[in-house]
Amino acid sequence: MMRIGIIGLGHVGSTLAYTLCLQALATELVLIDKNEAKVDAEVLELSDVLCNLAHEIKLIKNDYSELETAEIVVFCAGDITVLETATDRLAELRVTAEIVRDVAPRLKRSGFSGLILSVTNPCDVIALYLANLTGFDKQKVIGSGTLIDTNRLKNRAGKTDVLVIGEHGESQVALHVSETIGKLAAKTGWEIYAVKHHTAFGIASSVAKIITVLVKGEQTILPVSTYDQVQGCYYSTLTELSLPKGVVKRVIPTLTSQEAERLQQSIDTIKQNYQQI
Ligand SMILES: NC(=O)c1ccc[n+]([C@@H]2O[C@H](COP(=O)([O-])OP(=O)(O)OC[C@H]3O[C@@H](n4cnc5c(N)ncnc54)[C@H](O)[C@@H]3O)[C@@H](O)[C@H]2O)c1
Repeated sequence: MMRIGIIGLGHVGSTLAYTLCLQALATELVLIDKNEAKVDAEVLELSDVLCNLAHEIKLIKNDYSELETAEIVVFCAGDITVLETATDRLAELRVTAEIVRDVAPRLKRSGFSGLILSVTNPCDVIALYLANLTGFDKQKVIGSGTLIDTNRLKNRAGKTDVLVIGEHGESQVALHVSETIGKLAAKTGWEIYAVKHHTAFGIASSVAKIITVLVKGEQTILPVSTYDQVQGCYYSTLTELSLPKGVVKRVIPTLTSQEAERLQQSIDTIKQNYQQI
């Protein structure tokens, strides 16, 4: 039995639900969105998907109380249309922080005690805000972080021994590549957004990868956003995860003095952004 909840069934949440169905990563999905009609439509379409699959998955609609027995909840509620008219880079934060204020008490009241995977942007800031407002153990609240940025960098650099740490955002730190390639990779998300007006496949498969590691008990180390007690904020570094513990081990890779300086600047950016809530 593996019950996974998804809060926010927009581009990201619905693509993730589809991915989890195809990969049989859950036996039960609890699907939640403030737009009830959207949940109804997604459940209808996912039911059609399940007819083609050899496994069964129970789909549960819009009921926070059903999260009490969930092992994992993915938080991907938001409003991607904000980016159409954004005048500053914190425009999305104002909207998503408000959504956290709505969702956190509901999640707390549900009795949920599993692991949260937080995707909503700005990813590192929202992960901390969600952890603070729910009061959940920060080892059990994980941001999807720079796994997606690392994948984008692999594709841009044409090699696999690369890594992105720090903020899931402009201040991210690309390792083992030239600064030019690092900057190009960081722009990839915006290039996709400029045409599609959202991104979903890359992040949904990254979250599915994190869930695979958790569900199958793989000891794979991933660049995800986790809490650093000394810095008092979330940012990405190599992290080993497990269920139900959450963070098993965080590892900061060996950095040159210049890379260490850039990582500290990235951490400072995340902290300053948190202060804007
Ligand atoms: N971390 C990453 O790498 C990454 C990648 C892509 C997108 N994102 C972020 O994920 C978020 C979602 O993106 P999207 O394209 O799916 O957005 P979207 O606008 O398509 O969908 C958001 C969904 O959240 C729902 N929602 C809003 N407020 C809610 C609430 N209070 N309770 C329940 N549901 C609520 C909306 O009804 C909508 O269906 C955004 O913040 C986006 O920036 C993060």
